[in-house]
Amino acid sequence: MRHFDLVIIGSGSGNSLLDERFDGWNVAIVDKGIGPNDAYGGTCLNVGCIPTKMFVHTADVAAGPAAGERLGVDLELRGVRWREIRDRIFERIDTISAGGRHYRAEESPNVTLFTGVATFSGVKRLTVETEGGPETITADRFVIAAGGRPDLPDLPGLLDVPYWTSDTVMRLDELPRRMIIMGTGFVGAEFAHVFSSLGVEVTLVGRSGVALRAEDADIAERFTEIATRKWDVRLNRHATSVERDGDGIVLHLDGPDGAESVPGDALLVATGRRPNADLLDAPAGGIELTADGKVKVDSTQRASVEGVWALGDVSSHFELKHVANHEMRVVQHNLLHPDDPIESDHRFVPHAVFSAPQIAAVGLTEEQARRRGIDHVVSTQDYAAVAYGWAMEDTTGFAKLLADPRTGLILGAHIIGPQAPTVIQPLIQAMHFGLDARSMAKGQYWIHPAMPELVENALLNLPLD
Ligand SMILES: Cc1cc2nc3c(=O)[nH]c(=O)nc-3n(C[C@H](O)[C@H](O)[C@H](O)COP(=O)(O)OP(=O)(O)OC[C@H]3O[C@@H](n4cnc5c(N)ncnc54)[C@H](O)[C@@H]3O)c2cc1C
Ligand SMILES: NC(=O)c1ccc[n+]([C@@H]2O[C@H](COP(=O)([O-])OP(=O)(O)OC[C@H]3O[C@@H](n4cnc5c(N)ncnc54)[C@H](O)[C@@H]3O)[C@@H](O)[C@H]2O)c1
Repeated sequence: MRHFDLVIIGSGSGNSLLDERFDGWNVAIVDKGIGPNDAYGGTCLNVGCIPTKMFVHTADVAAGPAAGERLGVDLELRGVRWREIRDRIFERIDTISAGGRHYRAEESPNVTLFTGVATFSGVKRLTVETEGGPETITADRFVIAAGGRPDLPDLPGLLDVPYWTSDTVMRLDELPRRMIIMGTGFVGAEFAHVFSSLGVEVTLVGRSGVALRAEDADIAERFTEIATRKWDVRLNRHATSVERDGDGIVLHLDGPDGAESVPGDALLVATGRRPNADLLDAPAGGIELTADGKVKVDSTQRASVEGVWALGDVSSHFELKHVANHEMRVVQHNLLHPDDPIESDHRFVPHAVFSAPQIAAVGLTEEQARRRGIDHVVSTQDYAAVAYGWAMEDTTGFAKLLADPRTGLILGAHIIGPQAPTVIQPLIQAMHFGLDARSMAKGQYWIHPAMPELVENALLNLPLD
């Protein structure tokens, strides 16, 4: 049984933890691989943020004719070379992933890479099912960075039909004519944009009355209106079963008008993710879980067993790469400076949905502020009323801000429209550094006529003294 100074489970954000300060440590990284090719490097690189955004950008370009039309520019989408798109994206990603694995396996003298599913077989004791058989290892310290995986709904017939998840759908051999997407969250909204822009007829199925229901209600409602114009959006639906129909499938739904059936050529299941703590059998390692099955950590990312830390999707409320990276840096510090631990900062976690339109948000929604009894004022600003919004002929985008009426500090920011994930960044900065709305609006130049004038005007619209 080999003993290490540190064992890291997971090659996503966990892989980034090791820098030159750990050169003197005897470290093991354990990873089972991810996606259809058991790739190294975790979700974001292989089946998450990075490939999806490469497809999203391609989809944005393919959506050019619709954008051109309202500007008086007639464009035509002559074709989509799906396999070339797919191979361009994955040749790049697979090369990076293989390079990462090679670096850890061959070029990191103090690191031993174990490939296989790891399961706790005791406190600070792990058994890895490697190709050569089970190997049991122990360590003084463990970092659990095992992420999560797509969660499948309990839908009769699902396991008897071909279905796709975010782990597999980007490697389709052919674009289907019709795709049914179950789930109207991040993954559903982004893939609906990708596939519909590339010519697939998309049906989006959701349980509640709006898509992206976790967003501020005004944003979710606007997104739903726009989505309904482009896709066959079926909300307030409960999926009752799915079955094969020739080469395709039929999804049976129950909705406000009773039972209905949706035919499709491919089914993408995008109904959320579950943490991988169960694969690890974390309780066998004495590690406490939360009610939703995540590894329970304190504000310094420490798990319930001394010397065990966790970060990212396996333990975090936020399933976002920038949060996993932040928590990784906190764990890194706390491993190196156990007597001077630091805490994760989860006060102002932003997110973006790279659909069409794009959405970005940080802080409180109006509903949260109301529910929590937090005194607030609200302002909105349409893209259509700022110069760059005119240039784009945008008619649907807007920014919505919430601020504290006494201090002018920003409590929440929500943007739907072109470049939203970029345009929101100064608001994230203001919240982090305690800049009030008036000082922010009036104390600096705003480049004219750039899109951030949307933010300037939204700030000026806040009813503050
Ligand atoms: C389709 C999609 C798009 C996304 N887009 C974005 C985005 O645009 N922006 C954003 O911020 N976030 C995005 N995310 C979320 C982001 O990818 C995750 O938050 C992030 O990758 C989590 O990193 P992690 O290090 O916690 O886990 P992961 O990167 O998932 O790493 C965990 C690793 O542990 C391995 N593992 C798990 N269990 C075991 C075991 N028992 N034994 C051995 N190895 C194991 C896994 O195989 C995996 O390699 C997206 C996610 C998806 C699914
Ligand atoms: N741009 C980004 O940052 C990005 C992109 C993709 C994913 N992610 C991360 O990955 C996580 C997972 O994304 P996701 O879209 O899978 O999850 P999600 O939680 O965002 O959305 C899942 C949706 O599926 C619905 N649902 C659940 N069961 C269902 C059922 N049986 N039938 C119909 N609908 C059902 C849920 O109500 C929810 O609306 C996100 O929460 C996010 O943190 C981030």
